[in-house]
Amino acid sequence: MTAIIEVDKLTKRYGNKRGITDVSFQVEEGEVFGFLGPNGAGKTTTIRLLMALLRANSGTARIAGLDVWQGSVEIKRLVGYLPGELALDPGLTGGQILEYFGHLRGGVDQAYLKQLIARMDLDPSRKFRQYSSGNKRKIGIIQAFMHRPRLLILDEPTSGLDPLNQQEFERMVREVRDDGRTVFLSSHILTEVEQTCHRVAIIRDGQLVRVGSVEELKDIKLQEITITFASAVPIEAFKDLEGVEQVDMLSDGRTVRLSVQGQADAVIKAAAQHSVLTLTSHQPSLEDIFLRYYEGDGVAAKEVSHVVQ
Ligand SMILES: Nc1ncnc2c1ncn2[C@@H]1O[C@H](COP(=O)(O)OP(=O)(O)OP(=O)(O)O)[C@@H](O)[C@H]1O
Repeated sequence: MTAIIEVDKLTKRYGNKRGITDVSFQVEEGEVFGFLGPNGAGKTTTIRLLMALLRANSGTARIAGLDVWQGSVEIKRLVGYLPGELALDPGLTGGQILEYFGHLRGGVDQAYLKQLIARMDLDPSRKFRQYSSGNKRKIGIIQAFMHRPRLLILDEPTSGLDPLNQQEFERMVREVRDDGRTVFLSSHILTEVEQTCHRVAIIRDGQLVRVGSVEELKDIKLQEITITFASAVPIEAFKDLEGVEQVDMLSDGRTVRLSVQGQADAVIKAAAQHSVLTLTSHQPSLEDIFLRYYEGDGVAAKEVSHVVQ
């Protein structure tokens, strides 16, 4: 395999504020690579450096063997880029904007463009200013995909999309992958990256904390399950179950809150021994996961230090 993106000790400071520090990773041609981190971690900064919209203070970044700064014109020909925020002429319709991008790329396959518009469920006759943020995102996604680029660089592509559009987007990413093309996408949502990516880099406070396969993420994945029973249940019934990290009994004496790593099977089976009124489950935000797993200075806590690469 050959690397299509090679980032080595890339550093960007904004005055004396940190942007990113010593970020290094490689993305192989043909993989879907996730760039995961909470708000303000440095995802957009890294992507803007790759797109030569910002200049690094030190370090290097190459795309398809070309230095991103010196080769930026050539690189733009092989990349489909979705910025974090799209500022486009508010008076143009979606269709006109896509036509404009098509011309910039020297013409695109109109049948494929129509198919993308239909799949994203976009009305191209509306003016950009009338679009909701989700529809603006769709325009951005379509323009990034429509010329079938060798590499897609997508900054939080699904933010603002409803679940149906998100699923369609995931299918589009899989098609790109099946074509042997490469996708680099940023996200702050663990499950989203899990759905689409082969490998993931996690960035926090401007520094990479780990790079690994999606399977390795399972040890930072937690779910919080809250179960309310019809009557009081002993907390001991849940303490030693497989996957249970923490159990708390709420003050009503019949609601149990559990942090569970991996499968919830043992918890569900234990709960089923009693009369259950309600059961809810949610995944904590990446910020919460990081608070739990990484100490304030960014040093990995011992639970995960063995897999930090
Ligand atoms: N133009 C700027 N001037 C000063 N500081 C900036 C600038 N742009 C970004 N930063 C700072 O750099 C850090 C990284 O920001 P960045 O936008 O890259 O993060 P992000 O991971 O993309 O976050 P988000 O998901 O919120 O977009 C933050 O601390 C941010 O405040």
